[in-house]
Amino acid sequence: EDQDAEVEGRDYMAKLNKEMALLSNKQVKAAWAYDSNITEHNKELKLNVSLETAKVVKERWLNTIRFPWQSFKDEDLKRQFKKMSILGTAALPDDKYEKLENTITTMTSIYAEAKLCPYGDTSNTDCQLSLEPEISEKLAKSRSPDELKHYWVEWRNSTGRKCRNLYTEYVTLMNEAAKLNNFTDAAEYWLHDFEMNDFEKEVQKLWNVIEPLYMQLHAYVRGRLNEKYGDEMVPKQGAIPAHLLGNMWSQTWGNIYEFTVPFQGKQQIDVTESMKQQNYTPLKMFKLSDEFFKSLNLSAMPELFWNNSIIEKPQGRELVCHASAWDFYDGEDFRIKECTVVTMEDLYTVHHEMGHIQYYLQYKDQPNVYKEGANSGFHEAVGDTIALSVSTPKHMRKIGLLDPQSEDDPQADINFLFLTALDKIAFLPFGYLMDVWRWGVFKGTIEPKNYNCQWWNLRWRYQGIEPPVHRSEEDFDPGAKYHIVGDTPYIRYFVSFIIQFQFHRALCEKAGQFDPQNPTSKPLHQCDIYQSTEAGNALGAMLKMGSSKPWPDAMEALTGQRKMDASALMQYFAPLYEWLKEENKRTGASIGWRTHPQQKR
Ligand SMILES: C=C(C[SeH])C(=O)N1CCC[C@H]1C(=O)O
Ligand SMILES: [Zn+2]
Repeated sequence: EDQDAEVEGRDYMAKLNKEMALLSNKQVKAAWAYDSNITEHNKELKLNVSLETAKVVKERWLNTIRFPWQSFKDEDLKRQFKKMSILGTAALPDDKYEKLENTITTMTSIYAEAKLCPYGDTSNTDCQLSLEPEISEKLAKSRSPDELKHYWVEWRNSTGRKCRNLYTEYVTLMNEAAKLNNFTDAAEYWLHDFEMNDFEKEVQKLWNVIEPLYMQLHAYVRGRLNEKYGDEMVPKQGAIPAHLLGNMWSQTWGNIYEFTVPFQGKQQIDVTESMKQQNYTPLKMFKLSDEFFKSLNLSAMPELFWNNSIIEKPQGRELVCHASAWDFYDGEDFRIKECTVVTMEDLYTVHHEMGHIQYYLQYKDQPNVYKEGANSGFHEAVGDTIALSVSTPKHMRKIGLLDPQSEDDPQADINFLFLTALDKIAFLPFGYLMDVWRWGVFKGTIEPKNYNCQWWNLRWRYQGIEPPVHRSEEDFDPGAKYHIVGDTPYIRYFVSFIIQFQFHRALCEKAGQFDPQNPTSKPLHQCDIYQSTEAGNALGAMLKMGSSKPWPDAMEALTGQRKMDASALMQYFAPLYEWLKEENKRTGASIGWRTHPQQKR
């Protein structure tokens, strides 16, 4: 009768996929309504739909697990049942599920609605500054350590500090849900996405490959910060004060390029000014990205995308400004919500989000259960991979954002690699430690009484940064980062920042812009796959798979490799790595930071 069970199982799974698509559509619509307009009414609606959906999903799940799917012959049907047999947080009893949903929504709205008073304004009357765009712009542009410290500290007082107790409750409920899904804890539940039992070891090995390059970049940047801000503010051998790196979380350092650039007086490669001079608008930025995807013979954005997306911050209402891409699971409705500003940084974020939408479009005909990335890192890597081509000076000249200029200027080349490293290399320790901290919290090795101290130990150990003021357990600095309060895993970005270079290398090869037999003949960092249908078709074929196969199969389809491999990233940055080692030797810069973080007074 197993034969009959499999025949029945096939019908059952086909129906279940259709039902889950409708449930997801309903849930995503309610979540979109709330995230794009935070009101009590929309919060209630979102919560009710969530509760209702969870009930139905749990009922279906009880039927799903009754099938003897482990003994099915059809591998694909088995894979669909395997995925569907994990219920997720809906496994919680109704009251606890509601508590968990409420806790996450409350933390997210504290973050989204946080407003700060301007620096130097002691009257504290008009404290209307939001993270996007005002505060992010201060962190990017201010060169006053005091002003930077004000926004850095106040942001943490207005977000993380207010979420500390909510977070502890969130952790308890997440672990309960994980156990109800037969996972040891929520860390194991999150890691299940990568379908490999040595995933944590793998990412640690990848970090070990990259770390020497990061240490050289850190030493060089610290030297330049020391020149600008002096020994007192930036000790030559210490950790870097977190507020001086151009970003609220010190996760990317591109905004301090202007005074850390290796060779002054070269052609400007930060195209923000050109974008403003050429009257770029958010819409033009999105159209530019759409045009690149179409040049690869990939899908154009459908009409509905342009009608339903929110690409500029709407006035007169509260909303979650953190950029996001949405699949409504009906094969037609795909949206981006982004409070876009006209900067080079946001031009890359636009490509990042458009990469998510392109993935949705490519796998829209898969069964609902497969409408996700091969793993979550793949989903984060699509847009960034395209942006690696867009960001080249060669491409920026093609689209008129840079003036025509000779290509072969080795010093300009180092400048470009350095700018890219400020985003891609600087990011890696942050992308790694975010979930090292959370895995510890879920596993219980990081306890609530040490949340903040352990956070800063990791920030110090991996990033070599330290807080500008003393921190205590009254603070909860992880909660100042969207993904922590928003229940969004983060190792996906670390994975993305490694595999996007593997994707880039494979696509450049297909575009005839890279020769693995002679890697320096056409340097990987100068490759631009624009208008290459060979590259586009290969990328599209991999994206169409969704999560229908284990991710090594998708990786192999595009790159010929079955593993994550940092060699592509190291190949891309090789010229910069050599330059940094020489430069740091020339200046006598010490590599690394002192063994004990000096506690700020
Ligand atoms: C742009 C998004 C939405 Se998926 C994002 O959260 N990113 C993109 C890169 C890293 C991470 C962050 O902002 O922290
Ligand atoms: Zn993303």
